[in-house]
Amino acid sequence: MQTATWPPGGLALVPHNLARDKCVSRNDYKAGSQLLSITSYATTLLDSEKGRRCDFCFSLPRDTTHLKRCSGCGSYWYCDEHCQSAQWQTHHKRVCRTYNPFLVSPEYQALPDYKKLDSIMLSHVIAQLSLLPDPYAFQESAPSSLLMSLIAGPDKSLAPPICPVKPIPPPGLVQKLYARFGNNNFAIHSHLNTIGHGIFPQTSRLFNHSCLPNSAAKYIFEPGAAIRMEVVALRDIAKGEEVCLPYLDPALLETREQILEFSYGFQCQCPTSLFLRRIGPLTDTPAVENEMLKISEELLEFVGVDSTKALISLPNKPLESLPPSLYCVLRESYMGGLSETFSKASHEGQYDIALQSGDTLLSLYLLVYPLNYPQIGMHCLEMAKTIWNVVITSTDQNKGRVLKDQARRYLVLARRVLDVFGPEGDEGGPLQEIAILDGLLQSAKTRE
Ligand SMILES: C[S@@+](CC[C@H](N)C(=O)[O-])C[C@H]1O[C@@H](n2cnc3c(N)ncnc32)[C@H](O)[C@@H]1O
Repeated sequence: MQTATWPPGGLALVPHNLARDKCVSRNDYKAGSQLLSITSYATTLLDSEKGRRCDFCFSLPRDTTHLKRCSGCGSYWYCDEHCQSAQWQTHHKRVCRTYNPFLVSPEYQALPDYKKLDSIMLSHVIAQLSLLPDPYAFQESAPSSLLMSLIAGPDKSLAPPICPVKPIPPPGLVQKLYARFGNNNFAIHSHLNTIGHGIFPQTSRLFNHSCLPNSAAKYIFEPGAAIRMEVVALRDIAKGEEVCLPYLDPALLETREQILEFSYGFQCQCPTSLFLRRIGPLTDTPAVENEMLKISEELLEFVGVDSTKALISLPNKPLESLPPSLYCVLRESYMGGLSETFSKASHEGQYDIALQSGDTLLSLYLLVYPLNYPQIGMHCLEMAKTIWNVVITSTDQNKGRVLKDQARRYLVLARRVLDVFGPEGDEGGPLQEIAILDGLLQSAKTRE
């Protein structure tokens, strides 16, 4: 049984024919509304972030020498005594002594990287449960009991070894928890870059997956506070509508079905998944450069991205209306190739190539991502930055004026999309970059 605040205010859980329950909205929500704000139950930093940011609140200090290292194990870093004490009380006091010997043990060393992360997260959860007033006894209505009530994933593999914790957990508990890990483990990101993983049982219990989601999760780091996840409406959501999150990147058009089946045990029934299943294996992209160019032009025209004209708003073409001649653009290698060409060309100053591949990439994003998906806004910002680089290297005043207008238009679009998602993670980030570039464009205009 849950407390009166469960599910939170504007959300309700109702039965679903395939997924046990689904979360529906009790109200009409506007795009950008916050639907849920919840603190993490357990988190783990990626190895690459260890010693760069606080292990408790994930905040990034201005100077890493300001981080305080645990004097016991020397393997956890904190903003200050407050963060250190919070994590000590939550789980660290149970693993501080055993952590380093465990990390060098052959059984831990033999694990693949993703299982190493699971092993540490599982160790944190077990240590946390060992510190309950009655160790390992789940209290009804507590996040720990919600965690155990989650649907177990289809992966029946053995739980990885965990860092020794006393008192020893009861037999079967680690395995039972691990069965709920694969499909309830969130990648925590800052400006969309993954920096760690976290368990948020309330979010897991509430939201089903859609490859065309109407909401997305973002993360808030506040010095001294546990990491918070906020679920944001990407578009207007009507009262009674199901609220869904993406469990994976919707752009994984060729592999997402397999991943969902393998890791979560279901087939997505969203319109884009039904469409992809109906059209079957995708045709190859042409090997000849001219043919590729034609495909790119056809895609731009179909989606309605015409870089020679003012792009006032972002078109929203349903994937299901794609003509068969363009099915080949849905190959993951096509998006990967475009993305590589765009970043290489903008980096190396081959601006014509960058802008052409960037517009094609934008068309593809608009086709495969739902409305206001942050990746679309990030790409519009990258386009604006690329055009600005052309402006500052150009000596032709007329061309410069046209380009500045074009950059401004991309910035407007970037802001429109990213304002819906709002800021996440570390200070700075895309919204701040938009403000800076906007300032540069304004002052360039006054100089004209
Ligand atoms: C994180 S839980 C979501 C909450 C779940 N509906 C519940 O009642 O606890 C994930 C599990 O829900 C089910 N699920 C989520 N999205 C689904 C979907 N689109 N279609 C079918 N089942 C889904 C799968 O069993 C999946 O492993």
